[in-house]
Amino acid sequence: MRRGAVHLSTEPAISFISVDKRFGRGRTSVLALDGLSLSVPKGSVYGLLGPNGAGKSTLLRILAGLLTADRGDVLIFGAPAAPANRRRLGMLIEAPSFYPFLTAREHLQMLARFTGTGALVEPVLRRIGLEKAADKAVSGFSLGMKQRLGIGCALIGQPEAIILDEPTNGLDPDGILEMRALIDELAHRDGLTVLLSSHLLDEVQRVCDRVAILQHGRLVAEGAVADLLDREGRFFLSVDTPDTLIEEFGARAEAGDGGVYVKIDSEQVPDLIASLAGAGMRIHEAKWVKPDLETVFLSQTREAGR
Ligand SMILES: Nc1ncnc2c1ncn2[C@@H]1O[C@H](COP(=O)(O)OP(=O)(O)OP(=O)(O)O)[C@@H](O)[C@H]1O
Repeated sequence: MRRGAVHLSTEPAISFISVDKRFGRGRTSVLALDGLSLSVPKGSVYGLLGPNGAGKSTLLRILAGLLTADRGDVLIFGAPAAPANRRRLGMLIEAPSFYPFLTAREHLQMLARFTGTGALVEPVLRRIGLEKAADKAVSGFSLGMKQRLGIGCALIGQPEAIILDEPTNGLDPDGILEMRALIDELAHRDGLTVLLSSHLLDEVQRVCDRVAILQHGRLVAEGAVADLLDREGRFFLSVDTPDTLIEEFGARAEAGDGGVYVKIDSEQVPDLIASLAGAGMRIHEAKWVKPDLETVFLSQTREAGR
């Protein structure tokens, strides 16, 4: 999966505009969302990140119509969120509950009767990788299989976007891999928009095209995963005289791994190399080092918390 290769639409599938949500009243009340605005581009896999209590579930529950915002707007494919256009969304917001003695196929057939989409049962079983287990009772399913069946139930309604709250929570490594592949295919092969929340930063880095980092109900960082990583990137130099670099860059330089890490914009790299070489500095190694999403997350949430 090459995240950078994905071409994203700039048209939003889902937009939140200045959304506020407070729980309770008076001094003990909690402002769960504080003027939150963000847009999820069509066809993207968009990740909501944030520490516990940041407001991720509240945002998804408002989108699903399970909670009402105090203020602000939620748009679904450009129209105000309402039952009619919420049907364009498939949701897996709380752990799905199934009838233990019914099979995967029977669950999908039951839902297809309501939505008039019986022809979709077999393709959906294939899409979620449950065709072989289709006639087994759900009581014998692993958590990963149940999660995939939950997504299958959402797909039976032919949604254009899928909303997933912590889709890999509690899954074993195989289950995580399967879920990652399914999410990637839904977005990048079938053209659905996927909005998900997760605690697993490594997972989000692998599966999402864009992310929003929330803290205390506010947006602290947002952007394409590749851009966010680039913004926090550092330039590593191994030179004969590291002290000269540390002196020149002060707080922006840090010794480590037998060289010096310098915090500069990636566009400044060619000029820096030219000026160091021009000053006669002997450079043994020079490379742009991207952080992982966890480093970006910690630096952004710490900065916002100050
Ligand atoms: N029904 C509720 N009643 C009162 N407070 C609530 C309710 N739901 C959420 N909150 C509070 O709102 C804030 C945001 O909670 P929310 O569940 O949206 O965060 P989250 O980012 O999803 O966290 P987590 O990752 O722990 O699920 C928290 O302080 C939480 O305690």
